[in-house]
Amino acid sequence: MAVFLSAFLPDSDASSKLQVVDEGLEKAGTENESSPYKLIESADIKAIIEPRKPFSHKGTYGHALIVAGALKTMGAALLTASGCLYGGAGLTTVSIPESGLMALNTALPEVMYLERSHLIKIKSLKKYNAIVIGPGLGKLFEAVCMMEELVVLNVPVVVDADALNILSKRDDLLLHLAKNSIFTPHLKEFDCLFGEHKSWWDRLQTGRRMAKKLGSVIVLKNQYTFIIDQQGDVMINPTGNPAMSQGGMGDVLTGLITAYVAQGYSAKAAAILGCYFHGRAGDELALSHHNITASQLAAQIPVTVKSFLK
Ligand SMILES: NC(=O)C1=CN([C@@H]2O[C@H](COP(=O)(O)OP(=O)(O)OC[C@H]3O[C@@H](n4cnc5c(N)ncnc54)[C@H](O)[C@@H]3O)[C@@H](O)[C@H]2O)[C@@H](O)CC1
Ligand SMILES: Nc1ncnc2c1ncn2[C@@H]1O[C@H](COP(=O)(O)OP(=O)(O)O)[C@@H](O)[C@H]1O
Repeated sequence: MAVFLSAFLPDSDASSKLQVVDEGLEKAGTENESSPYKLIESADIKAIIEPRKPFSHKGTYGHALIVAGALKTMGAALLTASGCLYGGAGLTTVSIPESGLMALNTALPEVMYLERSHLIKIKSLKKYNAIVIGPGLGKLFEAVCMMEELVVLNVPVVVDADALNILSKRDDLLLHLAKNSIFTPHLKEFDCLFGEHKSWWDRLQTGRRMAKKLGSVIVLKNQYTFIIDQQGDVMINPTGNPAMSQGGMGDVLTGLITAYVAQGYSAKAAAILGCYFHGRAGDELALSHHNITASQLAAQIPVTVKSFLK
């Protein structure tokens, strides 16, 4: 029986009711022509994820840099770091305001620290395999300068939260960000970045157009998260549930996606794996928890991936 796009949207309109969704990323559509809308299945994840390798070491799994946090939203940086850590990055470094250093060393002793002033030493940033900017960063002058530095660095980055809001006012930065970056907006951040939308159908059409134009992946978060690739195809994530609707959950997702980029997955594969395991960890916890905190979810990720691979 055909599945239609409207089943994955909180609103519905004539267009989404008619749009068929392919089940699985590789299958042809119902009328021999594949649909741009595809529902991710567990077999797709099995085809993408790689096991931890024999004789591997921390250098095998990449070094991630997280540029996040401000005085009152340091937790967002720590949650992003925990998503990255539990997602299996070999090394994780955070660049937070110095006032967060004690909290970092107490909560996540595995994670290293980079002074904010070092972010302007562009050459030293080349050693990182993945860079993320935004969670809890604020929109003040310093945050804008850091975004500018990363555009000059010209490497793909993961962009979330306040960094998205900064880009919404700076087309010059948005259009010059390296291709194969990953944007992770929720509905409000998406509309702030690309303009107000009356329906989810319209929002998806803008997402497809902008992902192609920017040559990057857009992760539009919702109950069913849409991963829009550089060709404008839309992958629908089936995992996740309302027990996950608590602050900081998106920060953990951002860290998890960054961990997969650090491990060498493409932007599209990292986004798919990140969304799938983030939601699946939430689904496993929801079997015994009415609601789930972001920290709890982060710690569940390696358990979920292990049981999935069995
Ligand atoms: N512990 C921490 O330090 C935390 C810091 N955070 C950071 O704080 C900054 C600001 O976060 P705010 O929560 O104030 O602002 P946001 O821009 O994240 O959210 C603004 C509003 O949008 C609404 N919204 C979000 N997703 C929606 C959806 N799918 N459908 C409809 N409405 C939706 C929310 O209810 C919220 O009122 C961000 O940088 C964020 O990363 C948050 O991540 C929460 C935790
Ligand atoms: N009802 C839900 N069903 C599935 N996933 C959800 C649900 N509520 C929240 N999530 C997930 O939690 C995350 C919330 O992200 P976001 O709004 O950016 O949170 P925050 O800014 O607080 O970190 C997204 O990945 C979203 O898909």
